[in-house]
Amino acid sequence: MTLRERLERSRPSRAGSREQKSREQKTAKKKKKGERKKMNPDDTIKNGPFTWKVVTLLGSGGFGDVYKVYDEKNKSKQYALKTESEDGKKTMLRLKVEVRIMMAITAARKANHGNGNKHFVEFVDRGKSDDLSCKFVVMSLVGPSLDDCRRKYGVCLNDRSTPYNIAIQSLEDKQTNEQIKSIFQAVRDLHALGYLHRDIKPANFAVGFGPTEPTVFMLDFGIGRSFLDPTTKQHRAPRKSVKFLGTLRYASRACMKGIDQGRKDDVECWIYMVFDIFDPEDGIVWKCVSGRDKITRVKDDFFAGKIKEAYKGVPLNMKTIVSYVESLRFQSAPDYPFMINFLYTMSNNAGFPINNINTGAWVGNLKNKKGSGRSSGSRSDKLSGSSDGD
Ligand SMILES: Nc1ncnc2c1ncn2[C@@H]1O[C@H](COP(=O)(O)OP(=O)(O)OP(=O)(O)O)[C@@H](O)[C@H]1O
Repeated sequence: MTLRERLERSRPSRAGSREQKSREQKTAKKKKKGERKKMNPDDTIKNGPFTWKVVTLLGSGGFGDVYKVYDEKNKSKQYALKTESEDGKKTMLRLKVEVRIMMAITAARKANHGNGNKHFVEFVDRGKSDDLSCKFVVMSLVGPSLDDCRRKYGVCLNDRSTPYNIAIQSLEDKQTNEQIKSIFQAVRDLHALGYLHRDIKPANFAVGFGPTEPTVFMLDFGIGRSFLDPTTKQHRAPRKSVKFLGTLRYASRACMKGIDQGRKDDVECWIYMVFDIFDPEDGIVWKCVSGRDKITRVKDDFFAGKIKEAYKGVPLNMKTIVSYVESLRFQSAPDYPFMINFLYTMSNNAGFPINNINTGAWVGNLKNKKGSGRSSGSRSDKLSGSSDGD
């Protein structure tokens, strides 16, 4: 049954009654408040050659929902369908930006004969649903986010070589094939395509699904931005001031201060994420601090080396990477190989040599998952700001 049919069926037969009116008023009020229509299992969205059928809701973000779906022609392959409500002009930009970046990734993959860029999901379809008043994008399905792995499935991500493995995969992989000159992955891949992510955090990285479980995938390009001038293809000049957007806990100090971001800011957020993975208790000491200014001050202190507690569960050698990132400027191109090799050495020295980065150290843990499933819910790190409309 299509969503339209379902909605038609659920329409009451005796219109005009008082109850009907009050119900309509309530619905209108809810709609005004931004409540969006959701799909149920077996609802479908037709789009060109595809008929996307909902299996379940995977999760909800501030601007839309993500469903597990399959195309009716091939039930064996499942995908993720992400919606974005059409209420509100600015929110619409997020899916548009996301699709633009996915297209850039698809083009880069094609140019590289399908190689590289393995830390990104594949773009499959895009469209619009009038019934749901939303736009949507369909992409390959991945497993739970690193955040969900920890909190819903009870997977210990700070065990032995696992934090090093995640740190490396989320930044860049070691080049393993001489013939592929440029294997760019995750943060570095995205930068190589000319884009910043601007919302690096454990909720925006996920482990793969099924055979790709050992791979870390970067998700959600909704607030990404090109750092290249569209005409000259040179690095853009910094804008004078920028509205906050991102997640308070993981945002870079420049972002917190309304300063335009460069590649160094994604790497700064990546540092916060890595500290959080190494030590979920104390790695990010501003977890209990509220207010943008206060959090910014603690982050400043962290980079000034004044926060010793941050290294309780994080190897002290991370200070080298923190100092290196601190030395970067707005237009700097981060030295990813330096950071990667440093992480490999750190892992080795800690007694957890990584012989094969493609074997996620967490694999198997997910199979003994504690959580009952994946659904929407409040998240302590969900403190996103609004889009700055670029
Ligand atoms: N390709 C995908 N495969 C499987 N799950 C996905 C996929 N993309 C997103 N998800 C999951 O869907 C949920 C919602 O993701 P989404 O990016 O819309 O919102 P969010 O990041 O939680 O919120 P916001 O974008 O408002 O910060 C998350 O649990 C995310 O892990």
